[in-house]
Amino acid sequence: MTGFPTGLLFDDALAIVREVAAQHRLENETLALSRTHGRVLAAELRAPLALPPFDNSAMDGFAVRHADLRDAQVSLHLAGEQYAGRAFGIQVGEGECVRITTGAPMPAGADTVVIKENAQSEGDRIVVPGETSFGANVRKAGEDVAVGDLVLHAGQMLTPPRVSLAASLGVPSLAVARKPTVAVFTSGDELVEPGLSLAPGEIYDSNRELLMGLLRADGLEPTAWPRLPDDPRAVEIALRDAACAFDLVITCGAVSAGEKDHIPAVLEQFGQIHFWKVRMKPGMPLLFGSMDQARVLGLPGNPVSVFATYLSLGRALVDGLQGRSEPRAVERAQLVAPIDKAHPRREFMRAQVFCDDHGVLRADPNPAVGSHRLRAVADSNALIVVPDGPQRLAAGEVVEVLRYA
Ligand SMILES: Nc1nc2c(c(=O)[nH]1)N[C@H]1C(S)=C(S)[C@@H](COP(=O)(O)OP(=O)(O)OC[C@H]3O[C@@H](n4cnc5c(N)ncnc54)[C@H](O)[C@@H]3O)O[C@H]1N2
Ligand code: MOO
Repeated sequence: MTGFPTGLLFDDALAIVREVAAQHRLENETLALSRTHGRVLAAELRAPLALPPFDNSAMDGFAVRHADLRDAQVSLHLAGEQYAGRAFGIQVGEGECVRITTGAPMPAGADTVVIKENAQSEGDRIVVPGETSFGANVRKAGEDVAVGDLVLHAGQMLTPPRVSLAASLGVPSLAVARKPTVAVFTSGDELVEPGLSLAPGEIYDSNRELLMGLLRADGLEPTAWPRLPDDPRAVEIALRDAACAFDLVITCGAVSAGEKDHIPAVLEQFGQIHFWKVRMKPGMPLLFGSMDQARVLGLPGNPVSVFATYLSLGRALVDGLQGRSEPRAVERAQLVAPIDKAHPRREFMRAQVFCDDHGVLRADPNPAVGSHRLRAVADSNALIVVPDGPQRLAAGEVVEVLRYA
């Protein structure tokens, strides 16, 4: 098998994933706001109106003319009431005030609000303190957003505040990238569904739950396919079937050098390999290609390899297919203990990340070695990204961390 890059540096693999994803960016769809949460925005949004749309009161109280507040105590005639809702068109004249509630439009003539707690009612007169600053408790039209402001950018993830901002501008729907449909395969004759009994040599399938959970946490609705047996014909039929119906096919296992590792050959014969094998640990045998209408990500079978390759590269593929240009947050933490790495591959090392008493983010590496040791992932909350090349990192050095819990 030749004709494709192999043994790549992690960054080169990431660049290929991003490039292929960009070439297969999914089409847009316009959705009602309530369905856009967690989606990637496909077109910028400019404000069709100002926020606030009109001058309004920030507090419950009385709208007054600041020019009337000449003495320590001022008695004003109560000319009307303006509650939050339609503007009544009240005019506040000299020596007058209007009862007002939070969010109510400022009546014409008034420029300042005296809060209710500082005013006294005396029949149809209201006594207010003169020491109120001009414009107090008034929220000015456009102070948050001006008409025409660029408020949301294409490629941004729609967080609840962003969807809410669109709602506050009266926008009922947004163009977003379609979410990739994903088929998830586990493979191996040794695998058994939890709940069934194990014969000697068999183990329970843990990767399916791992992958389904990771994908769901990223807002996708993956489909779990029946487990693949270690049979090349069955692998071929299932992958070709999925590849013509899904945007993304994710497999785990059967991508390294064993006699039963059929996925690379099937991908090469019926599709195209973009790369195979990345200089990373765990996850070295990672396979990436295309088949029919699908991108195919062949994750190595060891559970920690599945986890690290999905978080570091699989997620970049999912983001890229949706045109997400907003980078995910990069976090850094100080090492609690030294790391001595002799091999040249980039390593993703399990760790507990916490904020210490001085507000410093710290990472305590988990000593577990081996990509079969899933428990150490469950006990940890982050992966430390140990850079390419042999590394001797002292305690206190700053490393990049990928937090997942
Ligand atoms: N001669 C070589 N042997 C191996 C190499 C290599 O380069 N040359 N690479 C090693 C590395 S690194 C990894 S990682 C694994 C990856 O192998 P595969 O992707 O072919 O995966 P399998 O052999 O099918 O499985 C590996 C391991 O993971 C267990 N597994 C698989 N699927 C599941 C699942 N759904 N749930 C739980 N556990 C699963 C499987 O039983 C194996 O123990 O290869 C090394 N070998
Ligand atoms: O690189 Mo493999 O993914 O460690 O066990």
